[in-house]
Amino acid sequence: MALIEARELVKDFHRPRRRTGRFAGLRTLVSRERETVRAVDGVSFAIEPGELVGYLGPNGAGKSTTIKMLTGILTPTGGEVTVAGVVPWRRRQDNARNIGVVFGQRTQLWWDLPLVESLRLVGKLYRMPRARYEENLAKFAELLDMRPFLDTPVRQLSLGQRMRGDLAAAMIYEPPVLYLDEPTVGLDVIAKERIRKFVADLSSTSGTTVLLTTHDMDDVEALCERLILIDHGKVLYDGTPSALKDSYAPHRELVVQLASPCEVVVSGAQTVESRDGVVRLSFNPVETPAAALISELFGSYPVTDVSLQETDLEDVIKKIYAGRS
Ligand SMILES: Nc1ncnc2c1ncn2[C@@H]1O[C@H](COP(=O)(O)OP(=O)(O)OP(=O)(O)O)[C@@H](O)[C@H]1O
Repeated sequence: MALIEARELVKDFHRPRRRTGRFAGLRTLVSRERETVRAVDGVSFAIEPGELVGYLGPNGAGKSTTIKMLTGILTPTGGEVTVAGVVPWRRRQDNARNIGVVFGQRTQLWWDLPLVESLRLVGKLYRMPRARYEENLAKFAELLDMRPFLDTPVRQLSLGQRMRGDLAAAMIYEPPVLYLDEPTVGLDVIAKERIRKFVADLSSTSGTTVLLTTHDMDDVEALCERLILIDHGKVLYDGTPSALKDSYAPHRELVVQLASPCEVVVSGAQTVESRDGVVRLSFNPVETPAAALISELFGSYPVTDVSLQETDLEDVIKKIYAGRS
């Protein structure tokens, strides 16, 4: 059995029907009419131990709702979920031992306590043996460079410091599964890099299974070997980033620098742009191998340089969302 399994998962929310026109806000507030929003609509996936999976989708796609069902905070309307063999909302305490959770938008630490006290409370809550707790605290303090602010109250930490504290709190009791919901939102470039490195190390050294939701494609490029894309509560894609690029954007671009401007015509490639001796060619590498194209160019034109453009994952994903909205 996979470590995390969702089968035909559904979640409906009921909320007051929104009114329009004069006093719309007030009329919505007092209205007894309800409408149903299907936030998650038949989602299925199976995640094996040690996988690092990006769970992506536009705003309102149903990502956080799925994560909340995996953590046991929400009960599904339909379908099934097991995490390490446990049905999360039926056995919330057992499930909590198996998972670490970090929500980028809010902290799970005690606001008024020094960070180290918050971590100690987490250790106690999970009944960690003292020696093991001390060992892990020392390891995380080192890896996340937390020593300078371990004694600072959480409310005085910067966002980047707090996120590191949150990650330590989520992992100090060594759960096999980590859910990360927008872990780098609002952080500067250095802080983002530090979080990504920590997550990558955790995955490679401890074999932690990670499910990551993010709108930051650099997080995805740096970390995810598998992507699950959802929109309107349904899975659109489940596979590797490179297979996603190949199926949704099969064409690659070659940028050719010429010694003097001229028209370039080669078989198996179309000119996208030609300006000041720089020509951008589009081609399908399955039909026309890049090596054949480059050798024909060098044989026929005064080429001084060529470079192959990587397909941008963000562009591919934008295209997929745009095609559905
Ligand atoms: N408690 C709730 N009550 C009513 N509707 C809700 C509730 N929580 C979420 N929704 C609705 O469910 C849908 C999915 O929301 P969800 O927060 O899961 O999306 P998301 O993919 O995490 O979005 P984002 O990227 O903006 O965080 C949205 O239409 C949202 O308005």
